[in-house]
Amino acid sequence: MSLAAEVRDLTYKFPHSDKASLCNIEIEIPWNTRTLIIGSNGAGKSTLLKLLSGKHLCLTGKIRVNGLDPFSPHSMHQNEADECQITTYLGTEWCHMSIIHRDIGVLELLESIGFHAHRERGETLIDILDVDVNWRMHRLSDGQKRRVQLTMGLLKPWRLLLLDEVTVDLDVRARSRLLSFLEQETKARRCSIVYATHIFDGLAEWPDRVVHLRDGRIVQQLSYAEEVRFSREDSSVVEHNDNSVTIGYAKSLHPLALTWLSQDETSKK
Ligand SMILES: Nc1ncnc2c1ncn2[C@@H]1O[C@H](COP(=O)(O)OP(=O)(O)OP(=O)(O)O)[C@@H](O)[C@H]1O
Repeated sequence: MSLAAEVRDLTYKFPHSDKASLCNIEIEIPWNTRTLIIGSNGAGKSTLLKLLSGKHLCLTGKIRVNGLDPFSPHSMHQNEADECQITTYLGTEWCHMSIIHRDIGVLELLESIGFHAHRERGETLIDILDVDVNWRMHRLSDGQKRRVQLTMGLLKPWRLLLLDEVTVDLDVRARSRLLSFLEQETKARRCSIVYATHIFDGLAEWPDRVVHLRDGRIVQQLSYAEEVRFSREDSSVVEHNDNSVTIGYAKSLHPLALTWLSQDETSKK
């Protein structure tokens, strides 16, 4: 199977809505890739990720994930011979679920979703995300809750990971370590990631494809290997006639924040 996901001529309208939220979407997600979706509020990023995850039924066009229709019951269960989940969708709404605000321990939560069966991955994630298994959920900050969500959500290996703005409240250090972990995953085993975000700090080197979504339509897709170059000359973006882009340097506080937070960690030891 050559593609992690494939979308053909997809147009999607929410029930009772007059306007389509996605129009004529064509996209191919090869295996071992990291795709970044860029678009303004309301552009259709979440809708696309949710369709790929099988959360909405789509009656027009074709969607395949790992060769299967994500809405079909076969896609919900992992293949017995394959210990990976087909898709994992992680979005911001998790933090509004009632269980998260209860007086429940993190270890108890992790064990309830099969921590013992994925102990090695779980321990790596706990370490990367700096999670304390003795935390009680109702006493955590939003960022700490997010770390628990990610530990739980990433515990089982997936084939296609759909990240919907889920790293916004992580501090820069946790986000940077998580992005490195995810990059390694896509290099080490047959899986791919589609990530929608408005925060681009620390992401310049991370994706290998970027997709620009505007008003429900894909207006541009760039492959890093062939169509993206970085320039140290100035800070402008130059779009060339052959569809390639040269991106100038960006002034960013990200390296300073990363250095300070790493120093904070060292001073704790
Ligand atoms: N449940 C719904 N019912 C009707 N329309 C919806 C629904 N959810 C989203 N939409 C509409 O679909 C369009 C795309 O929304 P979507 O949430 O996919 O955007 P987005 O790119 O993820 O935006 P943001 O960056 O704000 O998260 C918007 O016009 C939105 O109003």
